Amino acid sequence: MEFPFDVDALFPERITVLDQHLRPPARRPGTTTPARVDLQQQIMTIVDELGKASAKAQHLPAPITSALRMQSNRHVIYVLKDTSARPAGKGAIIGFLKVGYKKLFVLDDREAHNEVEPLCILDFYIHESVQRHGHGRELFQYMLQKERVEPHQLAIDRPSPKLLKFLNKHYNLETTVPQVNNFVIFEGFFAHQHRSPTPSLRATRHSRAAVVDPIPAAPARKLPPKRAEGDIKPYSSSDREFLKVAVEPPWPLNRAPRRATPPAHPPPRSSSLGNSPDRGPLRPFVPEQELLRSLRLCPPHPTARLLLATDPGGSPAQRRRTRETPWGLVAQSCHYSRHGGFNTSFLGTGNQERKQGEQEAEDRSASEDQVLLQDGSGEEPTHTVAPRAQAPPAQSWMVGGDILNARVIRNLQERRNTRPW
Ligand SMILES: CC(=O)SCCNC(=O)CCNC(=O)[C@H](O)C(C)(C)COP(=O)(O)OP(=O)(O)OC[C@H]1O[C@@H](n2cnc3c(N)ncnc32)[C@H](O)[C@@H]1OP(=O)(O)O
Repeated sequence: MEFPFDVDALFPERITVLDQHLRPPARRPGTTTPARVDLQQQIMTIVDELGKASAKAQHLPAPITSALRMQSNRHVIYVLKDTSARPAGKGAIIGFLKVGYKKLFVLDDREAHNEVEPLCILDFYIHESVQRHGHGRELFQYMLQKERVEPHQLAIDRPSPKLLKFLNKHYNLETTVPQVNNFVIFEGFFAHQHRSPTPSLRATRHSRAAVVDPIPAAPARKLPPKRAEGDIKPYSSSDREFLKVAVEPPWPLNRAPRRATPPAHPPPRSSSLGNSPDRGPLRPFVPEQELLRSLRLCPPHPTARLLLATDPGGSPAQRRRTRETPWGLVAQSCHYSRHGGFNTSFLGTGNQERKQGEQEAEDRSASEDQVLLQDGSGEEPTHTVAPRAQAPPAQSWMVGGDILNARVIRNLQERRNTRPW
């Protein structure tokens, strides 16, 4: 993996260990030293690119390793560089291994829960062009020595099939102890703990684990030092956890919101606590405003009439409301026509009048449909059937349509429980 800057000079050793500070290692004597901030920027670029390549190799939707995530976690990265070839005189990176201590609840072979804090393998990648050349083993072996752990003491964060084969081949790790989280541990993970009699930091940790279950205790964390409690993430949280929810809700809930401007405050994200990536609020089945807009623009659909015909009285709530508010009924009966004026004869009447009004609206709508069909504009309509004496002029079809549409909307709202009262 090549970069536009001198990787060979940046990392003097074959394997470089980087912690959350991403500090550039001391350079060889005699090498020109660019500004420290530039060197750190180069390291961040390398970490980001390695994280992307690893995610791609593992078919992950997003990288689990990045400079930003490194800076916000107490993980350690082992970076392996290529010392043989020096493409364009700048060196190359072969791969990396990321590890970190994590508090976990793990099950032992008796299915008892154990609180442990083992060293975890979090991410591991060797460039495709040089896989199966022994580089992975070289890096892994170096890490084991540096961290002073045995392979069976490790917990592996959702290992890939390649990594499982790798561990089996090089470290004879085969039989796993079944877990309910994403971490894999192997036989021997707990057995080792009985051999820890000295009152060291390790022994102290073991005794804490033994409170939960007296028999096993996990490999203890030696480095880095203990964090403040508030800094500790929830038990058994995997670094890959946040990737799980990067799926869309099913149709039609996945309809993208039509937003003219981005929200002022996007929802906060967290790094690896298993919460969702950015996802807009779930949309209702059909956006209310969209429905209203489209209904206002159209004459009533035959289905709407059918709906009305099958539901003449509306819901009990609506019937009650209609009785209590005769003006609403009057308004419906008079169709709020700009042309027809206000017909007080409907005041205080009941369902019968309302039905009559609806019938009139339907008749009018039908006749006006004909008018519209004929002249196509509806501006100055010419009636082909004789209008009734009380019928309003043709332009009121839209108003009649609104009333019918309003009833359709009301029915929809009642069925969906979204009626605002
Ligand atoms: C917690 C995690 O990080 S899970 C993610 C692990 N990373 C990946 O899966 C990314 C893609 N894979 C890789 O980057 C590498 O293959 C690694 C890191 C798994 C191993 O690094 P390598 O340099 O290839 O390993 P190395 O050469 O030391 O050992 C080779 C052994 O690894 C295993 N292995 C490596 N590549 C493969 C492969 N494509 N298919 C099957 N086994 C493989 C085999 O056991 C292989 O031995 P073999 O060739 O005799 O069959």
